[in-house]
Amino acid sequence: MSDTFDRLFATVASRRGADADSSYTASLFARGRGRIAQKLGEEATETVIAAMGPDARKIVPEAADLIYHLCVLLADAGLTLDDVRAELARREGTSGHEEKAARGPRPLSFRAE
Ligand SMILES: N=c1c2ncn([C@@H]3O[C@H](COP(=O)(O)OP(=O)(O)OP(=O)(O)O)[C@@H](O)[C@H]3O)c2ncn1[C@@H]1O[C@H](COP(=O)(O)O)[C@@H](O)[C@H]1O
Repeated sequence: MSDTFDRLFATVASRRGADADSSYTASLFARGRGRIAQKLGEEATETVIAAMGPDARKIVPEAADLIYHLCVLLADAGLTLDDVRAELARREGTSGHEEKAARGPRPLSFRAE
């Protein structure tokens, strides 16, 4: 049995080329990658705002919006959740500190601080 994420992704991917009037997902695909990416950014910002508030439960619906829009972006780019799974599996067991150290020094212009 597939989980909620797989079912969501399958539904999203199936909306490519569907009628934009009857499907919000299809209307996003029709508006193109830039608009999809912009929506993802908006949902990320709303998640951050919820994270800074006093009620942690308010993060949940924002996280759901974020994941839905991320699925739309992946599907629009011809990618799948399996691509993300494979990347996460590749990273499994590697500490973020180790990975960062293995990258070596980066040019000054890429540094955040
Ligand atoms: N999980 C979601 C989901 N999460 C959020 N949204 C929609 O995302 C939109 C984001 O809301 P906003 O207020 O930010 O944007 P808006 O002003 O409504 O729209 P914009 O004009 O800004 O794009 C809302 O219309 C939400 O309903 C979703 N729409 C669809 N799904 C899933 O996708 C499936 C297919 O949906 P349709 O493609 O609409 O049939 C559904 O059955 C759900 O499982």
